Amino acid sequence: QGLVVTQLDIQPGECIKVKGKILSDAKGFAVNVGKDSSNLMLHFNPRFDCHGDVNTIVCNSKEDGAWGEEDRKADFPFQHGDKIEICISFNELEATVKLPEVEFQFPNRLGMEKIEYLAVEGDFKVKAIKFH
Ligand SMILES: C=CCO[C@@H]1O[C@H](CO)[C@@H](O[C@@H]2O[C@H](CO)[C@H](O)[C@H](OCc3cn(Cc4cccc(/C=C/CN=C(N)N)c4)nn3)[C@H]2O)[C@H](O)[C@H]1NC(C)=O
Repeated sequence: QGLVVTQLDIQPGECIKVKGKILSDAKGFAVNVGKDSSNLMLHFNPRFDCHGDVNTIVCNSKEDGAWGEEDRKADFPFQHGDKIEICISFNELEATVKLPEVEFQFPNRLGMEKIEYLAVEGDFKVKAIKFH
């Protein structure tokens, strides 16, 4: 089990910065934000090599424990061993994941009005978390 933060109260326009290092033999990692582990606004899941996906970011939502429709992104701006900072923000329409060179959007399917939950899982070592 990776890092889990609950009782957050992140409002639209605010951002969660997760800084850390991708393991050198990473198969995949995930950053989840939402209400709790069963209700996710965004499951942001870069896959180096897992579930049959190679170098693919899979995004999804989860409502009452049920996964939604997957959204596979075209870009894969990650490499094994990278030190990265991911900045997650949202509004009533969509969640945004900002990286230095590129950003990804994912629809706010559940219409969440705040983020209370953050979890980082898999082959990623969290160094710091900042809330702006
Ligand atoms: C083609 C067959 C049917 O279609 C597949 O059906 C699978 C099951 O539904 C989906 O997969 C599921 O997709 C979900 C999103 O939609 C979640 O990602 C879920 O994972 C949840 C989960 C998270 N976590 C923690 C975690 C997260 C990241 C890395 C690790 C560990 C790293 C391992 N490191 C090693 N070993 N060194 C651990 N555990 N489970 C995944 O199982 C596939 O996408 C889907 N593929 C396609 C093309 O459609």
